[in-house]
Formats: sequence, C-alpha cells, structure tokens
Amino acid sequence: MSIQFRDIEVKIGNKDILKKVSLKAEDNKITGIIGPNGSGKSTLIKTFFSLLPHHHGEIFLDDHNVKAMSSKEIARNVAYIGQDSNSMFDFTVEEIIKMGRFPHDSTTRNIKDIVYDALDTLKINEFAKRSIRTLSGGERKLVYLARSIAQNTDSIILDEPTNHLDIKHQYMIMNYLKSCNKTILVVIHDINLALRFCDKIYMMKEGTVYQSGSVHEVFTEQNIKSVFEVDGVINRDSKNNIFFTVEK
Ligand SMILES: Nc1ncnc2c1ncn2[C@@H]1O[C@H](COP(=O)(O)OP(=O)(O)OP(=O)(O)O)[C@@H](O)[C@H]1O
Repeated sequence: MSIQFRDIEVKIGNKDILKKVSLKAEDNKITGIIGPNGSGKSTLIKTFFSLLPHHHGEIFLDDHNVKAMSSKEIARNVAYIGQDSNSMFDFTVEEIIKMGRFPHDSTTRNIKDIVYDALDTLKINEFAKRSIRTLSGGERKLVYLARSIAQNTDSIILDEPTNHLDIKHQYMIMNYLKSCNKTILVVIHDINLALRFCDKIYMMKEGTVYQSGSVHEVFTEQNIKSVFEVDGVINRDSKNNIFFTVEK
C-alpha cells in the first residue's frame, strides 16, 4: 500500500510551513524524512491524519484520496506513532495495546492473544500490567510500537521512533521496521541510522523537499552541509557500509 503526498501546502497564520511538498512511500520499503528542526517533517505527517489541515494538495493511500476515507478506515490501514508518548490517562500497557484493535470490527483471533503476541515481538511482556505513566520515555515508545503491531496495518507512519531509546532498542525498532514487510514512513534525525535502514530519503529544508532519492544520492557531504550547516565526511567501513562523521 503506497502513501502519497502531492503538492501539500500548510500555512499557519502568515507563515508558509509547507510549500508544495510531494512525497511517496512505497510497499515493503522504509522511506525516511530527514531535515533540521522546524523544517516541516512532523507537520507533513500530521496532515495525513488530519491532525493539521492542509490548504492545498492531495493525500493518497494507493489510489484512494484519504479525504474520502473515515478515520477508522484510515486506521485499519495505517498506524501512527507520534513524537509525544505521554499519556494523560492511567491506562495499563495491555489497555494501550488493545486500543490498536479499535478500528477493526471483528477478528477471528482472541484479542488477548494479539496483545500478548505484540508484547512478545518486542520482548516487553513484563510491562503488560504496568501503568503507561510509570514507564520511561523509551519504554513508552516500545509500547506504542506494540500497539501498531496489534493494529495490524499495511503501513506505519512514525515520528522519531528512536528518540529516547538506547542503542540496542534503536536497532531493535529499525530491524523490526526493516523486516515487517510494510510501507514505513519515518521521520528520523540520525543520519547514520537512516543510511543503514532507509530505502529512500526525503531531505527537507524550510518547508520544502530539498532532495530525494536513495541514501547514496541524498547523503552527500554537500547536501548535508547545505541543509544542516555541518561539515563532515562520508566514509566507508570494511563491509562497504557508508557512514557520516562530523568534522571539527
Ligand atoms: N501551531 C503552530 N503555530 C505556529 N507555528 C507552528 C505551529 N506548528 C508548527 N509550527 C511551525 O512550523 C514549523 C515546522 O514545524 P514541525 O514540527 O513540522 O518541524 P519538524 O521538522 O518536525 O521539527 P523537529 O525536528 O524539531 O521535530 C516550525 O517552524 C514550527 O515552529
């Protein structure tokens, strides 16, 4: 299932936050959105779920304009893991994960089994009875990923999923996303994680797509300098993986 933004424009007050942004995330691929703070990454993904209105452009799920879809229908197809993992309410982890089943009217499987499979996948079974409010920021991220697993959608949109996570859990999440055979659209800040895991990158600057393509096409020293104002070097290790280091 592909996710496509066509010529999206967002204005807040007099400020143009997004200026004709187009992006396509495809089946079985991790598409990364990277860019400096304030460049419009979260704004773009929020428009998909109508969390922010867009003033121009269209958003499609395969050939379906999301404008014509109910929020429940969208949630049957696309899961969302936002930046903010705080919870206003004192739900248990089990209850949070169970919410992933809300868009689905029925299932042949026992819901408790679905919840426990999701906990198992991320090896967080011991959190099941805990209140979400007692978990650390990183632990909460894992719980919301487990909810998306229970939601069983073809696509997942994630806003900085590795934020707050230690290196083991950063790789656990990215490896899960790589192996799950879904359409993954992810806002990511870490250039080296993006280099390692993303199939396609959209590099944003000041509300526009500055560059898009494969990691090799986008992560050039020149593009990184122009967009992030950082001098650095693209290196290759002995296994021919490329990585970026900042020069002093
Ligand atoms: N409700 C709002 N009112 C005014 N300005 C807003 C509002 N929401 C977002 N903005 C502005 O829109 C711009 C883009 O914000 P957005 O959150 O999309 O950036 P981002 O690229 O996701 O940044 P970050 O990497 O810091 O999360 C920023 O300059 C932000 O200040």
